[in-house]
Amino acid sequence: MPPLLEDDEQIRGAVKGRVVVAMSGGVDSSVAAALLAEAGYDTVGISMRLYATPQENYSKSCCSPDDLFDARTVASSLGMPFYVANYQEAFRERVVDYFIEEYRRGRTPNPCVACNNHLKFDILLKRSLALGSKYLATGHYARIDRSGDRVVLKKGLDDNKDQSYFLFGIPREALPRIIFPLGGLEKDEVRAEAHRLELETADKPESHEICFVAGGDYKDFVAARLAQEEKTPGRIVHTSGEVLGEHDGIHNFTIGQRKGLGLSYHEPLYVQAIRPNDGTVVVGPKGEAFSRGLVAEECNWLSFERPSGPMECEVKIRYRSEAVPALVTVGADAKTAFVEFADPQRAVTPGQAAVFYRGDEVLGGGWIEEARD
Ligand SMILES: Nc1ncnc2c1ncn2[C@@H]1O[C@H](COP(=O)(O)OP(=O)(O)OP(=O)(O)O)[C@@H](O)[C@H]1O
Repeated sequence: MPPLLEDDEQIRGAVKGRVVVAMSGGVDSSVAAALLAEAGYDTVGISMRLYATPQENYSKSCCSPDDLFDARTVASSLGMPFYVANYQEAFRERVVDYFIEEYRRGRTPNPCVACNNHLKFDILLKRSLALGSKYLATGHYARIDRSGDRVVLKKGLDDNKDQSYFLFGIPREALPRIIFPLGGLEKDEVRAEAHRLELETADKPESHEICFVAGGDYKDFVAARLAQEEKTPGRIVHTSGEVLGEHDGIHNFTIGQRKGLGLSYHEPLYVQAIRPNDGTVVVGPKGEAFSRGLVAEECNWLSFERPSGPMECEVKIRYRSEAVPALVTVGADAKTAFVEFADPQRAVTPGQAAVFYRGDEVLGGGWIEEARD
C-alpha cells in the first residue's frame, strides 16, 4: 500500500484543522472519514437525510435509517462527533422535482449533478463552514490539486470510478475548501483500507441506482408523479417521415433508447430526437444518431473565470462515455458554450452534462440544451 493521505496530492496544502465529512453510511465516505481522522484532522461527520422511502425500500435507499445508523456507527468508532442534517425539502425541490420536470419536458436529467450542485457543495458546504470547519470532505473519486498556483479539480486516479463528471458545478471559489481523500486511490485500495481500519462498512455493497428511486424503475417513478394533463403524448416517427405509432408521453423516452419503444420494425431503432412542442419522438437506425456538436447552458468554469477564446479541449457528454476532442466557444456571458466535436458523436442528450477536460483537469461544464447537426 502506498503512503496515503500525508503524501497525497489531495491533501497537500490543506492545513490541518476541522473537516466536516459528508457520510452516507457507505464504504467510501467511511474510509474518507477514517483517513482524515488518522491523518490528524479534527473530523466531524454529517449525514444528510434527503429522502424518506416507503418502509419496504428502507435498506435500498441512500439515506435510509440503516445507512444513517452505519454512518453513526463508523463516526462513533472513530470518536468523531456526528450529526444528521434534514435536507428533505431542499432535496425534493432541487433534485426530485427537477428530475420529474426534466423528463416531463422530454429531457434526461442528471440528479447526481443536481445533488452535488445544490445540496453537497452548496447547502452542506455553507453549513460546514458555518460550523467553523475549514473543509468539507466527501468520498467522491476525484482529486483537488493544490500543488500549483491555483487549486484545480482533476479526475480520480481510478478511471473506472472517476466521478469528476458529476462535480463540474462546484463553485470555483469553493475548490480550496474541499477535500476528496479517495481521489488518489483505486476502489480495491479503498476496500483494503476499510478492512485495515476495521470499519463496520468494509463489506457493504456498492449502490448503483438513483438513490431516491430505490429498487424501482425510474420511468414508473416519474409516471406516478405526473398528472394526466402534464403528460405529452404524441407520435413516433421514423427519420424517413413514416409514422410508426403513438405513445403516452415523452417522459417515457431518452435519446439513444432502443428498448421499450413499443414498435416492431425490421431493424433496431433508436430514439434520435424528442420534440416537446407536439410530443413527436423521432426514431431511426443507429448510424443516423450522430451530431457534430451541441449547445450547453448554465456553464460553470473551474480552471478560470471564463475561457479566453475558442478553446481546444476534450468533452464528455455522458458519465460513461470517453472524453472526446472538441472546440469550445462561449457566448458573451460565458454561460453558453458552443461545442464542435472533432468527430460526430452519438446520442447527444439534452439534460445531461457536457463536461470539459484538458487531460485530467476539469475545466468546467454545463447542461446540454440541444444537439447541433
Ligand atoms: N446522504 C448523504 N449524507 C452525507 N453525505 C452523502 C450522502 N450521500 C452521499 N454523500 C457523500 O457524497 C459522496 C458521493 O456520493 P455517492 O452517492 O456517489 O456515494 P458512493 O460513491 O456510493 O459513496 P459511499 O460509499 O460513501 O456511499 C459520498 O461518498 C459521501 O461523502
